[in-house]
Amino acid sequence: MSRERLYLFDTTLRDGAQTAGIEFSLEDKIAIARMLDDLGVDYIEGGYPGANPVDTTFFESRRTRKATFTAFGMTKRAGRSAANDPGVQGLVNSAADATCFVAKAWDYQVELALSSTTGEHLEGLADTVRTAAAAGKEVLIDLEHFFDGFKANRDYALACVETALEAGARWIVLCDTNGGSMPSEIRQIVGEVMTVAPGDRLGIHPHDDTGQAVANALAAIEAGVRQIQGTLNGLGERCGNANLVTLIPTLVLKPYYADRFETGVSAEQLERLTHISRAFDDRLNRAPARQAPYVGASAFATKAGIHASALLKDFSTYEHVPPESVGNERAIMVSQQAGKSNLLTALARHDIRLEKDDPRLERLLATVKERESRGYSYDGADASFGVLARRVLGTLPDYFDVEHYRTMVERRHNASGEEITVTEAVVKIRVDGELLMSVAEGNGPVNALDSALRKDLGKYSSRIEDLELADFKVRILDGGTGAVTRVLVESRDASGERWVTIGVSPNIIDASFEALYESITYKLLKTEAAQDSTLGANNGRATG
Ligand SMILES: CC(=O)SCCNC(=O)CCNC(=O)[C@H](O)C(C)(C)COP(=O)(O)OP(=O)(O)OC[C@H]1O[C@@H](n2cnc3c(N)ncnc32)[C@H](O)[C@@H]1OP(=O)(O)O
Ligand SMILES: CC(=O)C(=O)O
Repeated sequence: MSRERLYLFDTTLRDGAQTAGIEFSLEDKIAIARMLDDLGVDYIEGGYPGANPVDTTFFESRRTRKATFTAFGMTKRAGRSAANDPGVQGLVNSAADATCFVAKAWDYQVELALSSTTGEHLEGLADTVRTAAAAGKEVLIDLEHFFDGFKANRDYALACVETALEAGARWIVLCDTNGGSMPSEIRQIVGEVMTVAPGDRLGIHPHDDTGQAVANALAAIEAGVRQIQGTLNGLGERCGNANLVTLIPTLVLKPYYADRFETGVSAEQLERLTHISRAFDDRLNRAPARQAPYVGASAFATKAGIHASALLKDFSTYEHVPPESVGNERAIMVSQQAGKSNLLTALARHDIRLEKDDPRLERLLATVKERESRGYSYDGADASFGVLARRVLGTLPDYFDVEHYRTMVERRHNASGEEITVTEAVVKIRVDGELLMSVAEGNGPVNALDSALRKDLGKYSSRIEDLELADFKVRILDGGTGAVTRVLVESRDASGERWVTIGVSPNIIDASFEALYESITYKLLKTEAAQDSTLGANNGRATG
């Protein structure tokens, strides 16, 4: 069966830039356009030339290698021709291959927001499309508020579609601007639009205000549209746009769509999806959503013991697609819900191999469950699990002992009379019988402790030189006077590996110290493995 082409249009750099709290720099835009090009989307809407200096500079040269480089803007303003409208000319004279103009498909909005008439707006739409097409641009029209407009005044909404088509627009994009439409409405209204325009000239731009932007995009495809607009990780105004990171694997991997349609994303490109989604979040300086479909850290994570047991016999028992198809990984977690199957898989991740009937496994499982009942949580702190497992199995090298530590926070006035806070930490450790004392200042007690702990690790110092703290999270469990603090520390090193360790205590400094201590211990285990060529060889000797 020959498949129809579906076109993917990314608007991360335009609608995504309208997300509260997001501000892209020029460097961000260049890097994100590269990611999207690598992913294989067909169109990259880079912003609005003329609206701000970043977007104007971005459109001074072509920023995509393969994707159609698209500029966004509004149709000409009333009272002037498109040829004399600086906004329209800003797009036409930019380095974009295509221009996407927004016009209003709801009569009420034309009258209210533009103080204009539907006749005048249709004329402006046609003039804008013709002007950009005559300048050699591929032209798209975003019909804002299309679905609400269709419900209010069907004839005017359809007239917008017909006018754009006749003027030479390549694509007419039906926008669910307020994001309130239901999939059944999208399917029905697209069906009616198909009486005046073919599906291969129609696109959909759904917003996620009812959490159904992806469902609405799929409903529109099923009804006939052949261009889908969305963003990386669902960024976008208010609740966001259709999430392309969810839509793309659905279109490529699910037989209903894969049998009928092809996209520009190959199987190899799909395998980079998880990396692209997380690299994008890194650039936005935010933690990736663990439960994101397909690409989240929990998307293929199994916590329940009985699930893990079946999963190890056949992965399809608890996975709807193979994690590697989207570049993600299977994770079998260790927790209070775990059984021995989870534990064996988690141990294998640390190159520790035990038989299922090894009595040490029972002891480790009991230790994990007992610690989780006190507030530890190993499913997000795999490095601490590796350290704990070796400790319980008796194979953790005795790198260093902490004899004593102290932190001090002092608020005082400096010589100029300004209020300042000074933080200091002292750590005494013993390495091979030798007592080492370090003192460090920091911008807070945890930072000072971290610096002091790492300042002098004796013969191990060179092995932790590239260790860095990447993130630090504190959670108070059970509020009230008996509260317990859980600290998660994320560390990284020059190899690019990141690992998470945990500390739990009624005292936040103690909990932080434990997590820092385990991070260093994990790093020493890691470097030992590298020195011994494999951690497995090391464990084999130790646990054998
Ligand atoms: C649904 C969407 O997401 S559409 C995308 C919206 N995105 C953005 O607006 C982001 C970038 N926008 C901007 O930076 C600014 O709005 C600019 C630079 C483009 C324009 O700024 P300003 O000139 O100050 O206009 P302002 O932001 O107040 O927008 C209102 C103007 O746009 C006009 N307008 C709005 N939509 C349209 C349209 N589809 N066609 C023609 N004119 C329009 C209004 O009539 C009004 O014109 P007026 O200033 O002559 O009265
Ligand atoms: C154009 C656009 O972003 C919208 O209507 O939602």
